[in-house]
Amino acid sequence: MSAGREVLVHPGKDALAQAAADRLTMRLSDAQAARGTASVVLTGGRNGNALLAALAASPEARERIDWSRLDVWWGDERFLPEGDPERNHTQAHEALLDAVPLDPARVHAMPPSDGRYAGDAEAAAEAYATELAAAAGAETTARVPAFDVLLLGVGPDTHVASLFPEHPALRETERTVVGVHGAPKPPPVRLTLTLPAIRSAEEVWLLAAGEDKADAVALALSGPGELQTPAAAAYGRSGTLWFLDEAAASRLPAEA
Ligand SMILES: O=C(O)[C@H](O)[C@@H](O)[C@H](O)[C@H](O)COP(=O)(O)O
Repeated sequence: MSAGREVLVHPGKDALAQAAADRLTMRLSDAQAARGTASVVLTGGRNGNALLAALAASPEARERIDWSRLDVWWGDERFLPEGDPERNHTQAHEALLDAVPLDPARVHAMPPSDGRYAGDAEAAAEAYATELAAAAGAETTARVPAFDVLLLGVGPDTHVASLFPEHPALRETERTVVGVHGAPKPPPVRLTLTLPAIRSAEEVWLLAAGEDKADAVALALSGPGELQTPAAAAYGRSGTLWFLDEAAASRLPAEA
């Protein structure tokens, strides 16, 4: 189930981040030229942050993207206090968001674990689902806005966002955002978009670099069961792009 799947292999993780940043610059500026606005869903993790840092360092990205008309969402969040250095939100701000002239009203952070939803991941997830539905607009039955590009780092166990193999969040068919408990990657409590929300994106881009991802990538691209292999269950409406480095691509099946 992968409409328009492309697998793009780059020499190393820096080249991967640069190529993804260049393509994202084009994709977002084209969307803005066509519609006036664009939207991107960010991921946590090293490769997602490296992509953001590459965008921050790119004169072309700085110039071509109209940052004030870009909607920024998150695919998942580590349920930690506001400003915690391990929050995906904090890391994205450090890598890029503080350096570009975004409209704060268009930057949609997932709630932190303190403040309004103190310790209640379910309430926080519901609040984010409500924010997504509001952005989708009253004139549509869609429960999330039209994401142009949704980014996902791929974990060594094939997790994407905070959807871990065999976890109940993977079976969710109704809600667009859920709380996750007992995640194998710290911290144990997280918030995540569900598969229906991820699959509503126009394009899903998966990022994986390093030898420790080679088995996960090979498995995900060889048609496995989706409950065991979340990365294989993440695809976009019109395109699914895998950005790999040579090490992560080293065990790919010949036909991938
Ligand atoms: O909050 C997180 O940790 C993530 O969103 C997670 O899904 C991440 O993207 C992958 O674990 C890949 O992370 P790396 O790129 O660091 O390997």
